[in-house]
Amino acid sequence: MTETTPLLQLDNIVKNYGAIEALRGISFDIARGEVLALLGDNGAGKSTLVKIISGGLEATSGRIVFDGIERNFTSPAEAKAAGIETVYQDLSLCTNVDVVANFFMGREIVKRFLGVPILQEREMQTVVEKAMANAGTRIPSMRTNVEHLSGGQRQAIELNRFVHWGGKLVLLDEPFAALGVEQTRRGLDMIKRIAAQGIGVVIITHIMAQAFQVADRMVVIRQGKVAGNVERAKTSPDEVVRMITGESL
Ligand SMILES: Nc1ncnc2c1ncn2[C@@H]1O[C@H](COP(=O)(O)OP(=O)(O)OP(=O)(O)O)[C@@H](O)[C@H]1O
Repeated sequence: MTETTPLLQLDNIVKNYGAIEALRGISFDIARGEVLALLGDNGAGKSTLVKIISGGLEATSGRIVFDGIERNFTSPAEAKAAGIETVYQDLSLCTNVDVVANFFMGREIVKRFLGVPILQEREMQTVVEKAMANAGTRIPSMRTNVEHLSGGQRQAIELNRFVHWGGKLVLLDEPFAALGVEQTRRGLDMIKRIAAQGIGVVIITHIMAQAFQVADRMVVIRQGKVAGNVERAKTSPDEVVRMITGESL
């Protein structure tokens, strides 16, 4: 795989829900290290597309090539194993356990002593502290239950966990809808940092200012089709709004 091979290639993706044609032939690429904003009006097909990319739904037809390999994920677990994950508004953390437990969920470090498996709590905590420090995330104690943390801190844990376990493409569906101004700013910074490591980021947002603040490229979906695919530097919020609404340019 060369560095120039797209991270993800979508080729003519179609999705029908019974008689409803939600996606009518979607094609575009995402490069490594690229932040792509997926924009479109309500019902345009954004969530459907994100679910197809991350294994939550199967396309009716079309081809998905991820990391140079044609893939047909049949579950989110399969996509996750390949390095694709979605972070939804309703976060996927377990709130009644601490940061370390969430970070390692299903991947705990266990050593056997006289045949008895013993969880390596200290070692795990050190790993999490390092990962958080590297990402510039400040959380007072890794032993705090997640229910006591802010929305922004929870999001940071999820993103750090994704990066730590070798994630390659992260999909964020309205990631800042429940966050305040300062937390949103930190979230946007974190997206940029993640992308700088070569990870692909897809962000769905209705807030044009956020899209222009963070994305390298804007893909507009309108009535299940790509209505625009433009570099941020070569477009404007007005032009993107016109693509979303279908007004002539
Ligand atoms: N499970 C479903 N069954 C039937 N139709 C669906 C289903 N999910 C979505 N649709 C339809 O598919 C189309 C695309 O919906 P989708 O949720 O992907 O749009 P969206 O761009 O994410 O919208 P929003 O911004 O409102 O979340 C819409 O016409 C929607 O009504």
